[in-house]
Amino acid sequence: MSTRYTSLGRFPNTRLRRNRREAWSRRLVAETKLSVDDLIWPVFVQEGKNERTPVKSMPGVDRLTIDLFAEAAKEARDLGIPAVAIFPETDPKAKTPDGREAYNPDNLVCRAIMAVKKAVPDIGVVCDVALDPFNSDGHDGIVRDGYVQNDETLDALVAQALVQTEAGADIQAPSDMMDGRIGAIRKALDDKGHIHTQIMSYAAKYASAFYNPFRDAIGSSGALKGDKKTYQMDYANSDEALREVAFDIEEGADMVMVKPGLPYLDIVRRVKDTFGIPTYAYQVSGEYAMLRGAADRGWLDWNRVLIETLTGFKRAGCDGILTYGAVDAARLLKGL
Ligand SMILES: NCc1[nH]cc(CCC(=O)O)c1CC(=O)O
Ligand SMILES: [Mg+2]
Repeated sequence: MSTRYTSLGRFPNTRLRRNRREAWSRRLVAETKLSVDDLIWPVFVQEGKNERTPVKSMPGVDRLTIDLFAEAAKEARDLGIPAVAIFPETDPKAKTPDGREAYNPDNLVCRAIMAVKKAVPDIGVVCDVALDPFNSDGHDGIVRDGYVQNDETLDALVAQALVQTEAGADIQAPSDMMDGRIGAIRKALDDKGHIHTQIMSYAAKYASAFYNPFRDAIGSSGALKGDKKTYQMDYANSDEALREVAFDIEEGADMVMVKPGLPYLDIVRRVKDTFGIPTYAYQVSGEYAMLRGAADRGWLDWNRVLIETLTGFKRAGCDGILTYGAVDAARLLKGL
């Protein structure tokens, strides 16, 4: 809005509180509408049958075996949630320095994709592309000489994206922050005829302390040596995020993501205003833990902070949000 318009009002002729006085009027002037169509639900999966394991640092979130995941996806679909995102807890014995379990076509992720696509064909399935759940170093790429190797990692990521696509995943979501991975994955998918597979790039992903509960959930915290600052972005930077997004769009990204969410809404706004591409943010594990932890102590009202934060994401320019609160939010939005 230009200052020309903001300076039009004069008290007492203009009273901004007039429009806020009644509930119907507040609805009428609301600029942003959060809907169940805006939600992507990240789910942790584990080996076994008919079992769920609470994630300690994320109260209310359980890791699910594939059978329970398929049932949960059905409920999510029935609530109108458009897509789920799968994150595996890999058996530590299957973790190697090269993370080759990532492109084993029979790995936990691929079996989860097949199960959910069979049980609920009409829900979108998003899969991370990154080596950290499979790599004995807990890093998103291959570590050699104490450095996460970029170009060597690309081959592994391409192989991973291919097995996940062949298992039936709809959206590949590279979260590794290697340079050039979007182009490499797009080309490999196209070469194999997977021209309809979408790519949601974690384009501006910051090296953040808010990912710790996630690393507990997938069992990579113990493995991780050092930090991810040589590939994930420095949270001091914003112009750099626009370069990251620009490159990913040129390389073929269909959608881009900013991550984490709440402390990075300024980045979301710049990305959306600059590129106008479908733009998402991830309300990450630490953001969830912060809100749920406080709510469980009676310090915050979970339902209200959930809807308020998700609406804030939309107001900042998000077309959708990945949130562990997706099911709760969907129920609230449907008045259930
Ligand atoms: N590449 C792995 C990955 N994909 C999504 C998250 C974080 C999600 C969350 O914290 O909820 C991470 C963690 C990391 O980069 O260390
Ligand atoms: Mg990049």
